[in-house]
Amino acid sequence: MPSTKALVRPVSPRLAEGLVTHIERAPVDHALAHEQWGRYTAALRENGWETVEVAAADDHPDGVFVEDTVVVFRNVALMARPGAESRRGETPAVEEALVGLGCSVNRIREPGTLDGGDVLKTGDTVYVGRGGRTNAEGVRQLRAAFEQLGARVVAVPVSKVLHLKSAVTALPDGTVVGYPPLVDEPSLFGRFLPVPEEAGAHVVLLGGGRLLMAASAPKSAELFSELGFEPVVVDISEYEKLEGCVTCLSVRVRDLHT
Ligand SMILES: NC(=O)NCCC[C@H](N)C(=O)O
Repeated sequence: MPSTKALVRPVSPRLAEGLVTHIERAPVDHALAHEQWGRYTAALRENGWETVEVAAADDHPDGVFVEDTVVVFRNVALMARPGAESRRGETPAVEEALVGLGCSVNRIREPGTLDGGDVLKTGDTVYVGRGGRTNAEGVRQLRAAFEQLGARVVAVPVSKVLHLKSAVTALPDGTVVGYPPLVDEPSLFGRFLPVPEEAGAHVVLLGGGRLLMAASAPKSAELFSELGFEPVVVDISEYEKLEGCVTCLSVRVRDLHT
């Protein structure tokens, strides 16, 4: 049976110190952040995912953004080498959790850098963003790791936002969705659907037509409903203050067969 496990990582007491790059720092309400994480993980479970908690990383303010630490393709976990040095210590516990789930491990090595948030998979296509956190050597290493597994790796420039997946994600039918002012080169994606809000570009595929989305994108949710999808909405305001989005709070492991 295909696995439907989702790695998540508890919120660090130092969350408010998380990195901000493209936006102004705003005060984070820790209690609310905690509550929102609880609702986010509950939404995953209510939609058929078994959440697996990675050991807490209290000294890593950004540890909750677990997506950035790894890219899983088929049964291979390619451990990231985060572009921000302060985040590099987040990876070992994630690796341990993925080995526990039966993944084989590969790694991005120095001088490569790569954040999981820069990698968008849809079918066998793997888009990788070359931007502030992922360098050309990281792209090259990802290509070498995944092309041999049958992936078609497409590199795209990212200059306006933190990560590729801050700019675009993909619907279940493979259509790439993005908020045009933040997308460098929409023509690189086969089918591109513009959405009216920044957070409308962020969807997590829950299964069937269900899309996990942030409450800050009501018009995009309506657009997706009109197209026959089913938005499942969670408020992640405290994570958005740290440039996080719905994708970054979990790693969905879909392709493992157990
Ligand atoms: N994949 C993601 O969108 N990750 C968000 C990471 C936010 C964190 N404050 C960072 O700057 O690394």
